[in-house]
Amino acid sequence: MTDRLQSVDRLLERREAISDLGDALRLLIEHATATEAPTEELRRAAERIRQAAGPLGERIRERTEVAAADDLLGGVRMYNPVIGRGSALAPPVHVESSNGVAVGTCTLGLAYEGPPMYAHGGVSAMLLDQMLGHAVTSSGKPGMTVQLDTAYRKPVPLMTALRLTAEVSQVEGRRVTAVGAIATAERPDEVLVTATGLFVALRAEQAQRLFGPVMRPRAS
Ligand SMILES: CCCCC/C=C\C/C=C\C/C=C\C/C=C\CCCC(=O)SCCNC(=O)CCNC(=O)[C@H](O)C(C)(C)COP(=O)(O)OP(=O)(O)OC[C@H]1O[C@@H](n2cnc3c(N)ncnc32)[C@H](O)[C@@H]1OP(=O)(O)O
Repeated sequence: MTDRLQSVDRLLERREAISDLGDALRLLIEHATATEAPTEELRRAAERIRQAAGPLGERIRERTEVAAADDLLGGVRMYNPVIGRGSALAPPVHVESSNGVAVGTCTLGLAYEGPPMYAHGGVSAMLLDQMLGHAVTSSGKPGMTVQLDTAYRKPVPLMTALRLTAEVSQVEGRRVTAVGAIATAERPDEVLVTATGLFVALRAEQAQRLFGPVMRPRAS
């Protein structure tokens, strides 16, 4: 096998391991949130979890370093808090996008609870910001969110398959507007939350100022 193929293999293997760890962490969070186990069990679990965390902390990256398994320009972000398979915070949302339109699916567990039985409003806003971002990026004009307006029409049920949608609605120079919605997979026409987001494409000097360290090629 060529070196390049071997390194692609290693990268894919690492992403798989990251996803596996993410799945384990999500299970842990969901159980830790839902548990009514005896208090002593909670204390034992805390100790075991601290032990498991130790070795992971032995080699860590700085804020200015991109994770080795990521591919920024290819849009692979393993630890993104919405879509990252490696992120314990991410449901994760699975997204497909092209030509300014994005469709996503996810199920929120009890860890995302705001009002009893329903999602926290900030979580809905986070999901929609991400969805709008995918729609905008897939339109060929990626940018950063400068404004996000959300309307909460009906509460978003937990432990229920959700369908997330977004599309670009307007492009004016560097400003791109996108609209999106959350519904359940079962009743996709019944809108629960809607959002409108304004995204601004960065000028070269803004990109350099904000992302300079991660735009430089990795020293190997
Ligand atoms: C380079 C590395 C990254 C590479 C990425 C590559 C691939 C990505 C792949 C996949 C990604 C897929 C999906 C993305 C997923 C999720 C997206 C999540 C998005 C976020 O979660 S992102 C975090 C939150 N986001 C911020 O952290 C932004 C903070 N912000 C700023 O850093 C500045 O705001 C900045 C630099 C953006 C602009 O700089 P600035 O503000 O100086 O504006 P500027 O002068 O450049 O003008 C611009 C025009 O926008 C108008 N404008 C500005 N703000 C406005 C507002 N609020 N309302 C109405 N209009 C506004 C102006 O009025 C002017 O309009 P006009 O041109 O008509 O005069």
